[in-house]
Amino acid sequence: MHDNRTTLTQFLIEEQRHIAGATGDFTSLLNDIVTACKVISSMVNHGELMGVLGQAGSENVQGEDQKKLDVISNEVFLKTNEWAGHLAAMASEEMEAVYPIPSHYPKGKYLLTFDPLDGSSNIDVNVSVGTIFSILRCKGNCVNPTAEDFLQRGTEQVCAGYALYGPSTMMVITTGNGVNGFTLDQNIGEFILTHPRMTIPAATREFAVNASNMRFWEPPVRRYVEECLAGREGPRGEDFNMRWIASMVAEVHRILTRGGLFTYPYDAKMQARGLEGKLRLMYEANPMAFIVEQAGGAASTGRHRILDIQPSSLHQRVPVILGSKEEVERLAAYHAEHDRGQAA
Ligand SMILES: O=P(O)(O)OC[C@H]1O[C@](O)(COP(=O)(O)O)[C@@H](O)[C@@H]1O
Ligand SMILES: [Mg+2]
Ligand SMILES: [Mg+2]
Repeated sequence: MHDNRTTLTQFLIEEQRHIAGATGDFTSLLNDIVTACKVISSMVNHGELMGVLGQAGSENVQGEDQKKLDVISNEVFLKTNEWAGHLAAMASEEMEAVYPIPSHYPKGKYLLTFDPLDGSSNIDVNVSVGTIFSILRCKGNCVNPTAEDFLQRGTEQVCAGYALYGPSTMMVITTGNGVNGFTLDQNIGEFILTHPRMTIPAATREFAVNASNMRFWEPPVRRYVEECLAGREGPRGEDFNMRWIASMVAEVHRILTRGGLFTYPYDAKMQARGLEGKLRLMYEANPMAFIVEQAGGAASTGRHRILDIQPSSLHQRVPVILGSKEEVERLAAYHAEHDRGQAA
């Protein structure tokens, strides 16, 4: 049993006490998000016992096959967060258009974006999956918000977090004041603060990338990975370890726990499809970049800081490199060196 029994609810109320003029709306919104994640966690835990595994037989806006749990988790998130009057609208990886709060509910001043089930290709093989979310302030028309209202830089996020449905269920959040991790105590149904002030070591000898795409990568990414793979005998003079879970939530959580670099880089396959990356800026890259930076790490496309990108569309995709600062900076420097060479 963990000695520290601060619940997530207590933690949020304590944080609220330090914000002059706070109304409690934000705390209440986060409580609803936490409830949604508990519901999804329960379904993930029960798996086939609840009949929730397998394909839904539909495609999402990204052209990806939807799993039943993608669809159900999306619905859980909408229903749990629409009623309380804290939100002006929501946007999800699984829905083409913005979801307005139904007219019979009061409207609020926040916008919520989410990836209801991240890593869903792992669900049928019982490997960790998660939920990623981000909260923005509604600055424009909060009665009928449009996609435009969501197109705010990552630096504007009020809060970002993820739930990890792994051997234990965890919730990791930042409100711009460090990163804290909570573990779900299934016996009492509460998240307990177990990982206060999570920080990412600056240096690492572990990287995560889908190496099956190697032949499509740009030269700087290929160079970085080849140098890592060359190990002690190569230019890095050290042996590196490689991981690929194919659930970004699980990869980011490993990095928050013991450091490392994660990348889903731009490649020739994406170029051929007219895409700028694989991962979604609003639902995956921005929330994770906020968390990683708050934990002392860095997050870049290779050419720009992720949090500085001005989004151009709701479902925009970007290349992602995140994790231990020194490694992210090294890979970004390789991009700069390559681009200078191209320009010369
Ligand atoms: O199957 P690939 O190409 O290795 O891609 C895996 C990546 O795609 C994602 O699964 C995308 O998330 P979704 O399951 O929400 O679509 C990331 O979590 C992961 O890093
Ligand atoms: Mg995802
Ligand atoms: Mg998803």
